[in-house]
Amino acid sequence: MGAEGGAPVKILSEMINSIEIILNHVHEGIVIADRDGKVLYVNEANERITGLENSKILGKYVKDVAPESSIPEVIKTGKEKLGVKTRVNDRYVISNIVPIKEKESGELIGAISVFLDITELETLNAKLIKAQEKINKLSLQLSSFMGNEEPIIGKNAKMQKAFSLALKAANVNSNVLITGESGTGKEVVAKFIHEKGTRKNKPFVAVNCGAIPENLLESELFGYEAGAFTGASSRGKPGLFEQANGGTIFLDEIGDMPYPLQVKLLRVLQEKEIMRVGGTQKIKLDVRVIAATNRDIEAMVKEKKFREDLYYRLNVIKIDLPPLKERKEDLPLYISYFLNKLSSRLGKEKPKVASAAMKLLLNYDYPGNIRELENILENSLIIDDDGSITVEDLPEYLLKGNTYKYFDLLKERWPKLYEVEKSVIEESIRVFKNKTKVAEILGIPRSTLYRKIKEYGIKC
Ligand SMILES: Nc1ncnc2c1ncn2[C@@H]1O[C@H](COP(=O)(O)OP(=O)(O)OP(=O)(O)O)[C@@H](O)[C@H]1O
Repeated sequence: MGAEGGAPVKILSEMINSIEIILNHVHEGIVIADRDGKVLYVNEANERITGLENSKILGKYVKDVAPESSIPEVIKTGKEKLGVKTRVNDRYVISNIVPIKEKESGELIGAISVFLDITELETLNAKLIKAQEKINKLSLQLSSFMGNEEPIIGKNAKMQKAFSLALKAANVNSNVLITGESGTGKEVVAKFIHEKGTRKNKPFVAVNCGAIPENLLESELFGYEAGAFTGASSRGKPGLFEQANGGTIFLDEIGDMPYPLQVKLLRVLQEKEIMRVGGTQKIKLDVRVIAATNRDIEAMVKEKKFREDLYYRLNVIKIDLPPLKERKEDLPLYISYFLNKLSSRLGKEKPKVASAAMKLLLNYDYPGNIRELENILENSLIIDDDGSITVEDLPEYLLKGNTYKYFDLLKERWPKLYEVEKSVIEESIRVFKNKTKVAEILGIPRSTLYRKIKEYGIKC
């Protein structure tokens, strides 16, 4: 027979009475509600965990005192809910809520919730997540500092050809000569070849032949024996070739290598062994050579400034990198790539680029190539403080000589002459602020500028 009227509550109360002494001594919080969802019992741990006074809860509807509790749902569905995470006051608890049924009839007479305080655990977990996020960010910053991220190739056909040649070069040991203007990515390509080949776990040693004084270059490259020259270490020193053994040596600015040293380099390339300065023993080496230059090396050969035989030795695989102005279609890709890389390095959010600023960036010719683009973006990221790169965040020289193109692109229709003039003046005032400077930049006397400001009703 089923329980009727007040009977269910009575049965439930009797059940509770018989075990209350136990319930009050358990560490977990316990709440028992009748089938109407009214709190019939709460143990002492409940008060400690939730901070809610037991006397203020008893007899109240669960939905009123703990709106997030799942007790009403369990009473409604008759189905248990296990491992439910809820927030009560400022504490986090995890509860198991089970319907209570009358033994004989199986009729639902209430529900019991047993819960555990997991606030400390949650706090620790949140700290852990934050720490993990920080680690991820730092490791990203670190990897961009180490420069070991993949280079971008882009859609430009010449760049695609250069990288596919680099990939082929990675699988063989032939010498490589990379040509291209300064900042076009010659070292990036050299590293790419090294990283994609079997030598990737061995050293990659980069030498800027133009930056080392002529009299030191030989001993830097090939090392020296004890007492080889005044000032030499008494223990001798291995050179960069020896340091690169098993790996790759990148000889940047090879065009700057002094003519007499070119003969020695040629011998090293042919014989695959070096002799330290002041030494008598030959040292066998296994070094892959990649050379690069931003000079017209063929012209240098013709002018006898670079040895022809060395040129042919180095020029087994030739990779030519086009200047950035010849691959403008890839500029948006580069801009996005560097903003990503630089903002993570600087610990900032990746900014948006305002359309006027983007037009300026896309219109510029970048004589310093990718290095210059990277510098411009890094600079603008440092200046920017509102998450959006605007014309003001870009260097002034980008604006000079670019105004007409910029205006042209800005307008969808062909503008009237006075509109161009008005807009150029407005834009210049906005950017340079100072009228003397604006007059100077626009190449007009100050009096003319003032007259035009008045004529066009420009507010400044
Ligand atoms: N394809 C690319 N992907 C990503 N970054 C690039 C790429 N090309 C160039 N860069 C970046 O541009 C900058 C200049 O590149 P790199 O030093 O390789 O140029 P370079 O041609 O060797 O210059 P230099 O002749 O002055 O030595 C570097 O910061 C590099 O990370």
